[in-house]
Amino acid sequence: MPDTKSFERILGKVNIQEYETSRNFLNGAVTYLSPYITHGYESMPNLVFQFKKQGLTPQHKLYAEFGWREYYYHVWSHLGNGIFQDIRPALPEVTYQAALPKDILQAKTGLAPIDLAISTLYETGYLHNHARMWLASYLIHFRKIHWRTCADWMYGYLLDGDLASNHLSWQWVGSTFSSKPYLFNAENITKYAPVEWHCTNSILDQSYEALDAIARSNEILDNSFVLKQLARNNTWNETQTQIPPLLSLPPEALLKKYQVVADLKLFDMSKSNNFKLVHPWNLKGTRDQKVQLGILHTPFFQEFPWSEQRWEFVLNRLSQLCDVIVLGDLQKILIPYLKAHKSIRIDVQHTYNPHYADLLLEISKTNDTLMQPMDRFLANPDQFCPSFTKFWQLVVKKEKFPKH
Ligand SMILES: Cc1cc2nc3c(=O)[nH]c(=O)nc-3n(C[C@H](O)[C@H](O)[C@H](O)COP(=O)(O)OP(=O)(O)OC[C@H]3O[C@@H](n4cnc5c(N)ncnc54)[C@H](O)[C@@H]3O)c2cc1C
Repeated sequence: MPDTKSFERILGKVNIQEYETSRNFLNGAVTYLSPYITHGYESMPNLVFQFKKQGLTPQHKLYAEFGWREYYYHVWSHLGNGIFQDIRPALPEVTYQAALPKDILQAKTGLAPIDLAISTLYETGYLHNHARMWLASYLIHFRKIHWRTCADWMYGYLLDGDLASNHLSWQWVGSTFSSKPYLFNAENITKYAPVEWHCTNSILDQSYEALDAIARSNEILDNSFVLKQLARNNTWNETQTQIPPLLSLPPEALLKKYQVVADLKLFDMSKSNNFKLVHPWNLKGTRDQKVQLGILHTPFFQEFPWSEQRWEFVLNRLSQLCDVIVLGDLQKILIPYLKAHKSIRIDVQHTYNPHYADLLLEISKTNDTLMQPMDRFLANPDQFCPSFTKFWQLVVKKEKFPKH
């Protein structure tokens, strides 16, 4: 389970030069920083500043990948909840399903790269970028499942689940946020993945031209024929995979372990007039003079539930930072309290996450609020950039670094 110590260990292991040459390989030197970046263990300007001291320049791949993350935030800042709908028209005449079939949920498609990607996601809450792209491409283009269904599902299991990077990447693969569908084939997997992922001679062993035609039609690359044959030959393991549930509330055991409260009366709020609100995307720093209140706003989790692993990861860190963690519909629990105690000053970092954004707006109307901007290392252009290239041209020379 990731924690502060593992963050420091992982940070110390980043090798910018090796990243450059190996990042596309499943066993390449990627950073594994994403869960910590998503949850704000460290600010992006600080991270980039640290890596610059080790030689990172705007020409490095890692710099550009950090840039993609900033780009997706730029898009989120302009489109808001519009990122949850098609940004460009979907491929014409293709019908996408709204539900994920059982063989996918159970990681039992019979296609090694797909089943391994799904079981790795369930077990670890992490997937290499290439595996995410293969899985996304397979589900959208070869199984014709709507990108939004898939994005919501994957988001809940990823420890780094970030609505901008996740939903916009799914749209990029699907072609509703790019100029063409992203496709892969068996040869591509042989090149970048270890042997147990290979799928030569499977339905994925086709030319890009053939796969492109499939993506643009209603044809489904279903492996059920092969599965039936394997079952007949007794070479198919029929055991059911346990599908980890996605939970809109943390499990009871975690609520107890981290002493989460659902009622402000259970905590002495009169201790101070200075409150820092800590949401799940700003888990940096230490306890300071202010009373630190961890805020888990249930309307968000009803729409975007999390796996138990993700709840544990976030609650563990919140409990280190906060005097108390409050869970509930905070429009009903917290806002009336703040309205009745207008002298309370609030310090909180802004977020675009749905429901939280509305909550923070309401708080800022009610109380004296220091709304900290989100941590970016690049400028956020006023003009909407419909492509990463356009964004990059405008921002690459406009870094924002801490003044050390
Ligand atoms: C379908 C799909 C879903 C994705 N969902 C998420 C998500 O929910 N959260 C998330 O943080 N990333 C997401 N990504 C982007 C990328 O896969 C992950 O950021 C990366 O794999 C995380 O592992 P890492 O930290 O080892 O990455 P590294 O390769 O070491 O990259 C370092 C950091 O750069 C950023 N980064 C790298 N690649 C990308 C990228 N393509 N887009 C945006 N930022 C990037 C991340 O912050 C990452 O931690 C998704 C990509 C795809 C194709």
